[in-house]
Amino acid sequence: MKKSVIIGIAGGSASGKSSISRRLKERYENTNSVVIIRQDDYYKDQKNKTMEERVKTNYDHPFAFDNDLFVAQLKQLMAGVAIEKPVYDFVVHTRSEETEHIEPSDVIVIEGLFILEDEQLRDLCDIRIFVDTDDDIRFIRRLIRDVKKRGRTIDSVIEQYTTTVKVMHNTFIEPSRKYADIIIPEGGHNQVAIDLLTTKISSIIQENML
Ligand SMILES: Nc1ncnc2c1ncn2[C@@H]1O[C@H](COP(=O)(O)OP(=O)(O)O)[C@@H](O)[C@H]1O
Ligand SMILES: O=c1ccn([C@@H]2O[C@H](COP(=O)(O)O)[C@@H](O)[C@H]2O)c(=O)[nH]1
Repeated sequence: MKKSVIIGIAGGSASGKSSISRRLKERYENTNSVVIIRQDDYYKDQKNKTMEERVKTNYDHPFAFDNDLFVAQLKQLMAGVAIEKPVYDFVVHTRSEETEHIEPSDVIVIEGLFILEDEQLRDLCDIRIFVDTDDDIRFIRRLIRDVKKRGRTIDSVIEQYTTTVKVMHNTFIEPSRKYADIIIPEGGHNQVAIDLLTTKISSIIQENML
């Protein structure tokens, strides 16, 4: 295998980063050519904190992540070495006991809030994407998702959004949009964007086979 190509997908919470990444991966389901790595899995471990303390953490500040581990593991994959990726559990706000074994692949899609904000991560990306979805749409999507899938109450989602998520988004995430090569409006169901990216990924895989 030649050099892995890294596609970085950034954007605000609930903008549609994970949905786009999933749709890309689906096209290559039965191959080992494309792997997705979520920055969310590199949230710092909080096992030593109580649940009460964990709820108070600002999860929308860059310091909430162990980006050194993220970068180190990406470099390992690029050097052709498999990794044991941490797995984050949103319901209990900490790393789970399990890890996920990831093999090197032609295309590594990395997705997360700070992929373009963090200089080290940004520099590792060959293609930089920002998913641009209006704040009100993101809030509605997050409310539904966090209640259904992340064990939250409506009140807690509103409280977290108004105290940290919104201001951190405006401070760190929105400004990182300027580093993008491509901006995808509306997130997960943008079929044209998904088709264009799929064409690009297929050509990378074919080149690697030559
Ligand atoms: N274009 C879209 N239209 C409607 N719902 C969407 C769209 N894109 C994503 N969603 C939904 O919004 C929620 C957040 O999307 P997700 O991909 O998890 O965002 P992110 O990874 O950026 O936080 C999910 O429940 C997803 O199904
Ligand atoms: O323990 C945690 C960790 C993160 N969050 C929130 O999740 C989002 C990031 O996930 P997206 O899939 O990009 O929305 C972030 O905005 C944090 O506020 C959390 O609530 N608890």
